[in-house]
Amino acid sequence: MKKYLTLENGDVFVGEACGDLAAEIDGELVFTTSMTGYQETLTDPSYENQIITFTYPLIGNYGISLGTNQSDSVKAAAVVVREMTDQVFHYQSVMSLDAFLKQAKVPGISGIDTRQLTKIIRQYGTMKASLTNQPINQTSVEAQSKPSFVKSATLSVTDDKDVEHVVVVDFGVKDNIVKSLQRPGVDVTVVTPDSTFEDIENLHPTGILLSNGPGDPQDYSAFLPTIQKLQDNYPLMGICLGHQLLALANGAKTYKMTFGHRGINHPVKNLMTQDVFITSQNHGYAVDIDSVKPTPLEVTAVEVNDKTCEGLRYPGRPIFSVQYHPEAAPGPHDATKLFDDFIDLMHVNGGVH
Ligand SMILES: NC(=O)CC[C@H](N)C(=O)O
Repeated sequence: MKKYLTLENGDVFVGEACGDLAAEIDGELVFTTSMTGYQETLTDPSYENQIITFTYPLIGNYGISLGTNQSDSVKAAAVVVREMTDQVFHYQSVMSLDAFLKQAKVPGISGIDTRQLTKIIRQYGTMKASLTNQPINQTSVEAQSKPSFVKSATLSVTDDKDVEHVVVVDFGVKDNIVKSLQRPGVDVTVVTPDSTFEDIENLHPTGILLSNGPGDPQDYSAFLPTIQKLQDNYPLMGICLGHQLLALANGAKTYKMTFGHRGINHPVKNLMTQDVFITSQNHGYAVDIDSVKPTPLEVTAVEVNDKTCEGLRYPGRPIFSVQYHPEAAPGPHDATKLFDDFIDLMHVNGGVH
């Protein structure tokens, strides 16, 4: 069965339908260069409303395994691949990627020249696109990743004074961020982003983590006053969207990048130590590095290739953020130490019980 991928600039790609055959979808067309980790990528809530092109030419060969999802279901809108195989070779695999997409009612298109498509996205930038069963003249919809503020349950609450207690503000958190924090002596509570400062204060946190999430950080302006109060009272760590929101809450600016960073081998230079490490990334917006200067924040890291802002800290306070994903799901583990650093900061700070 044929499927049509129509881009905002008028280009049309014709391929074979995979995943949910009937479904038609509009979304924001992006590409990721990750060679592995398709299951984590597809279930990462940051990809909501996005059509993901995998530049790696063969996707699906190790299947789908239990415990690998980063949220309760597939969050990406659709999948574009060169080849999707259902010949699965992995002892933990429980189903093929195609079956996984069908179950989630998410459509895909295969047989696409993803190298050519990626070159177009790199030149024109991230675009709207439609995936349809019949040819169409042009994409008609306003398709942009928007925050949806999914409600999440509070996972655990403690009031033990010997235990650090991280409250994660969930803008679309990946499971591996929560797992990366969980360890003996640390409790984690996940709260919805519409929680007030008082709601969070009542949980007696010793630290706050602002999570990753979908869409344009400027759409989250309603949360900035809460972040301002949180940063005055608690150690704080921001990841990806959380990093962008920390910047906005302190008066810096964000902007939409031409085609973003999505992949698992983005080199980042720590400006304090000059160390370079390889990171997992998934973002289409960035903090304007020049806008940080007049704020109380300081830039701590940059992407080596394009020199965009990758890290911030608040000198004199136990507050820092990173644009990349230290929880590495998928991706290299170079930066997982940041979770230890955050917990150490809470120990040193003594929290605010
Ligand atoms: N992974 C994320 O948190 C992404 C943040 C934001 N939605 C962006 O695309 O820049």
